[in-house]
Amino acid sequence: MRDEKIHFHPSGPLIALVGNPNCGKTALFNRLTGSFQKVANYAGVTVERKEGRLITSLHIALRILDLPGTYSLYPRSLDERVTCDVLAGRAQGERRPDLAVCVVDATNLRRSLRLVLAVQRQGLPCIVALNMSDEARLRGIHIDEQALSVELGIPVVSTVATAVGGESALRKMLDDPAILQLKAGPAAVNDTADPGGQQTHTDHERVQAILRKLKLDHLVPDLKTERLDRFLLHPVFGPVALVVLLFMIFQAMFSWAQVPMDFIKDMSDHLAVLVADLLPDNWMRSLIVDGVIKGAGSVVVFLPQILILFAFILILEESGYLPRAAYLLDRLMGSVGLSGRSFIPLLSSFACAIPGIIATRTIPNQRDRWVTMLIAPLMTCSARLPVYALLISAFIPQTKIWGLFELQGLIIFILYFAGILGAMGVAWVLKRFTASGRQIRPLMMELPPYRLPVVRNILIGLWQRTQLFMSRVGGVIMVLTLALWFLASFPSAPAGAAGSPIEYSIAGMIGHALAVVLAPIGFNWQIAIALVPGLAAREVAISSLGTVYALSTTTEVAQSLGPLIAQQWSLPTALSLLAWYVFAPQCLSTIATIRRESGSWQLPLLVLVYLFALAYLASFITFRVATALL
Ligand SMILES: Nc1nc2c(ncn2[C@@H]2O[C@H](COP(=O)(O)OP(=O)(O)OP(=O)(O)O)[C@@H](O)[C@H]2O)c(=O)[nH]1
Ligand SMILES: [Mg+2]
Repeated sequence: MRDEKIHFHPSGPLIALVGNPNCGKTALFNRLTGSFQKVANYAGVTVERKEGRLITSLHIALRILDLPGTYSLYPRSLDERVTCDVLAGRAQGERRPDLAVCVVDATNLRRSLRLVLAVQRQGLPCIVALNMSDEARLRGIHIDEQALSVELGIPVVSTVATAVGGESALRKMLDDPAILQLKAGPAAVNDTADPGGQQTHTDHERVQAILRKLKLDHLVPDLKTERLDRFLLHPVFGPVALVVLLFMIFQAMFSWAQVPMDFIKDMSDHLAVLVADLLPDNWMRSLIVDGVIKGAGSVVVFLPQILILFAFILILEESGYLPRAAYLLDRLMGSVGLSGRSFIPLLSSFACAIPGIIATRTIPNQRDRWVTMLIAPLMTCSARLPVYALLISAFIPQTKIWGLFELQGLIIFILYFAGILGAMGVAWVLKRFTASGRQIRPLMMELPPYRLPVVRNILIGLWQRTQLFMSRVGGVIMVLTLALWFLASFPSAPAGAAGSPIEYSIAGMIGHALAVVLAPIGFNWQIAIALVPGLAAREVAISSLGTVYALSTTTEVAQSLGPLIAQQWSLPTALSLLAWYVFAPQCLSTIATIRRESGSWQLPLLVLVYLFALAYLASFITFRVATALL
């Protein structure tokens, strides 16, 4: 997945949204600027600064900056440093903000106000947006805005970033040009050199005094969340619930997706027949039918499964369950030398390793961050799904076990599990090699309240996924598939040649050469051809197989890829290819991202080498064992 571009508007007053993690800065940013940045119910979603524009009623263009959340101005991780640098005017290519909007979680004033005091000491003009005021009201927390404003000496407004118009009070305040003339308090000298010292103590005292004045110094428990956690974080029921939940997701991916998948397949088959009838029988027809329609169709068919997986991931993200899963798995992760901090980056990697690798910026410990980057590509990203689904539906019968579980869903669960197990194994080996890996680092992670997912956010998330997927199909997948079609079609077979023409083409020759190396793991030359473009993006292997088989079969009848490979491959070959896909580094963008995030070539090269070695080994064992047993 590509990272969203930063829109850059060079002129206009600069306003920064600052606050603790998960207080609703991005939700507020999206409302103010009409953007669609990622919002989710856990700390550490935003890891980079993002810019948007707000036009006031007087037609002044304000530049709004969304920043990563931070607990203090003493940064401990890379994402927190981004925020601290922006506030201090040290960020590269960015001037100091003209105004800081301190976004405050109204249900947790005690912690939020400490950051407000620290921002004020930076010598920046500030205002406070009391966000989540709806939740505060529901929990019986009544905050007197006026009194808080007097205590802090800066303007205070209430907002509800999740409600339409919930940002209007803040918008109105920003509409007033006078807000940009606000005077800042005096900047403290050398404030950032005082982690945990005298200043922190003074701030704590001051926050206590303010809360006492506002009659908010008693803790208001979140009963609903506590009740749910008693079950979901229970030492026995908790892990059981987690496994059941994950298992159900994979079951749903297979049973719900069938109808829309059949529909897409029918449509693309019809289109292929229609276009084939319309065009004269020449290379152009082959390019359009075999290259474009069959190539793209064979990948698009997996969109429903990808969307079902994402719907579940988005719901889990919005509900606040994810950090709980991290908590449940913390002990397990500790046993392989990782902290629960690595959980969310690794979990994001199930969508795509790239945002997962970027999310490692929230991990303060450098060693843990590198290990997480090393193993992130082993998490089964959504691009593997088409490959898994194709092979599984071709080779695994659609039966139920004990009349309950779909066998196909069970196999995909096992494949995901194999990736996780591989990652844990690698982390465990790395723990042996590094002394700091053997230290126990306690998990300090906030558990947010449970929230009902906002349907609109889920729909936007799914729409963005669809766009991304289709642009991949139309972009990199199409280009590589067409390139493969050319390589697989030329030079054409000599007159009177036996065998299919593709065997005489450049791709055929490359495939035959590679097949020598790949024969011990059960791959034939057709698979060898498809793996090469599949190195750039995994799904391309599917469209490439589609093209290769469309060009190598002599039958006129359009046959879909699944039944075709079921006829031509043995079951051990299919299983070996599945094992290959669990481990092999089949994505150039991931390698490029590891290079960028680690700042060196060492880590990406290590990833390439160890993943290839692991994939070859896994496929070899799978193929040999399956051949012996089946
Ligand atoms: N009820 C309620 N929920 C809110 C409000 N504002 C945000 N949320 C929810 O709070 C969660 C966090 O929102 P984000 O906008 O991602 O928070 P953030 O401050 O950007 O978080 P980081 O990027 O991790 O620092 C999401 O689940 C939002 O839907 C609000 O005013 N009321
Ligand atoms: Mg955010």
